[in-house]
Amino acid sequence: MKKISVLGSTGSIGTQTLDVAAKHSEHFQIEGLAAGGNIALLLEQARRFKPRKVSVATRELAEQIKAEVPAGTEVFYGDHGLIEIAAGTDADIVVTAVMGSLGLPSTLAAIEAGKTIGLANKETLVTAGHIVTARAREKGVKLLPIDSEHSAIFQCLNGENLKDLASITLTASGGSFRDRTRDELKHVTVEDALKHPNWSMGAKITIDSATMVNKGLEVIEAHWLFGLPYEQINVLLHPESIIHSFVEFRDTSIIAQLGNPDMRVPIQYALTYPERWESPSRPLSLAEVGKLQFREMDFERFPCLRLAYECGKMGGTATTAFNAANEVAVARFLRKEISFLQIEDIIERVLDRHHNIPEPELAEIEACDKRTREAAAKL
Ligand SMILES: NC(=O)C1=CN([C@@H]2O[C@H](COP(=O)(O)OP(=O)(O)OC[C@H]3O[C@@H](n4cnc5c(N)ncnc54)[C@H](OP(=O)(O)O)[C@@H]3O)[C@@H](O)[C@H]2O)C=CC1
Ligand SMILES: CC(=O)[C@@H](O)[C@H](O)COP(=O)(O)O
Ligand SMILES: [Mn+2]
Repeated sequence: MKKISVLGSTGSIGTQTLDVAAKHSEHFQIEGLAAGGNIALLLEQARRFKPRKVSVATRELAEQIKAEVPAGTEVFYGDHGLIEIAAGTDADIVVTAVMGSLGLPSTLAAIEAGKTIGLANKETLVTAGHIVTARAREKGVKLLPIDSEHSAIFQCLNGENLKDLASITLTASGGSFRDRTRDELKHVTVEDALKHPNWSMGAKITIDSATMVNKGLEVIEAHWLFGLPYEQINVLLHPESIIHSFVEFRDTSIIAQLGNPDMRVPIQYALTYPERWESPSRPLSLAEVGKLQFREMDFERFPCLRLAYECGKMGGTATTAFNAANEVAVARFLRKEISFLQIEDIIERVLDRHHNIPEPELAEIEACDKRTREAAAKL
C-alpha cells in the first residue's frame, strides 16, 4: 500500500491525482489533503478517502468543516496546515499541486521529512531551484516530475547515459491565442484566454500557456530537474499536444513520449514509478490523429519565452522575480484589472529594475518574491 498526501487536492491536478488513486484504491491510501477555499469539494474528498489530516486556507474555513469531516480526520489551516499535510503524515509520496510559489515552504518541508515528491508545482523550482534540488539531493529524496513535458523527458531518459544526450525539446501547444498576431492580442478577453485548445487546467496555468510563460517556467523547471544547461533545452511548437516532449542523443536518435493530452498518465507514472500500471486514460490512436504538426518557436511573437531563457541563464533571484511578477500580473488579468499584453509588460518592467542576487539564501529568495509582488501590483 502506497501512502499519498496531496497539496492542492481540489484543483485540476489534485482532483486527477485522486481519480488515479481511486482507480487503484487497493494500492493507494490517502494520508493528507490540503485545499484552499473549496471546502465543499474537500469535504466530499475527505468523506470518500478518509485521510488522517486535512488542511484549508484559513482558520474560519477550518472551523466550518471541523464538525463535518469523518471521525479520526484532524483539521489544520494556513501555511502551517499545508506544511502539516506535506510533512506531518505517514505519506510516502507528496503530490505538490498548489499553484505558485506559495508551495515552496511545504515542498521543502516534505523533502526535509524524506518524502518522495510528485512535482506538479513548477513555480517552486523556478523560484528556488538550487535550494530545492540541493536539499532533495542531501536527503536522498526523489523529485518525480508530473508536468507532462518533464514526465515525458524523464521517461525518454530512463536507462540512458546523460553523457550521450545532445538536447531535450519541450513541446508547446501555443495556447489559446496560438494563431493570433500580436496586434490581435490587444483586445483579447479573459474568457477567450481561458480556452486552452488541448488541456483542461487551472486558470493560472491556462493563462501562462497563452503568454508562453508556462513554457518559460518549464524550461527553467527542466534545467533544475535534469541538471542541463539552457543551451541543451529547446522548445518546439506542436499544436496537437500528442508528443509531450522528446530527447535527442549524439548519434542523432530521437526518443519521444506520446499520448492523448490527459494528465492522469504522468500523475500515475509519478505515483507508481518505476512501475507502469493500467491507466484510466484513453489509448492514443495515431491513425485517428492522422498528422502531427511542428513549427519553430517565434521569440518575437512570444517574448516571455525569451525573458525566461534570459532569467534562467542569469540565475540567482532573476527567475524568482520572473515568477513572482508573472503570478501577480496573471491574477490582475484574471480580475480584469489589466489587459492580456500588460502581463508581459509588467514582467518586463519588473525585470528591468531587478537587482540580481547570484546565489541567494532562502531568506533572500523570500524577500525577493515579496518585494517583486509589491512592485508588480503597482505597475
Ligand atoms: N492543471 C494541469 O494540467 C497542470 C498543472 N501544473 C502545475 O500544477 C500546479 C497546480 O495547477 P492546477 O491544478 O492547474 O491549479 P488549480 O488552480 O486548479 O488548483 C490549485 C490548488 O491549490 C489550492 N490552493 C490555493 N490556495 C491555497 C492555499 N493558500 N493553501 C492550500 N491550497 C491552496 C486550491 O484550492 P481551492 O481550489 O480549494 O481554493 C487548489 O486545490 C501549478 O503549479 C501548475 O503549474 C503542471 C502541469 C499541468
Ligand atoms: C499539461 C501540461 O503539462 C501543461 O503544462 C501544458 O504543457 C500546457 O500546455 P502548453 O503550455 O504547451 O500550452
Ligand atoms: Mn506542462
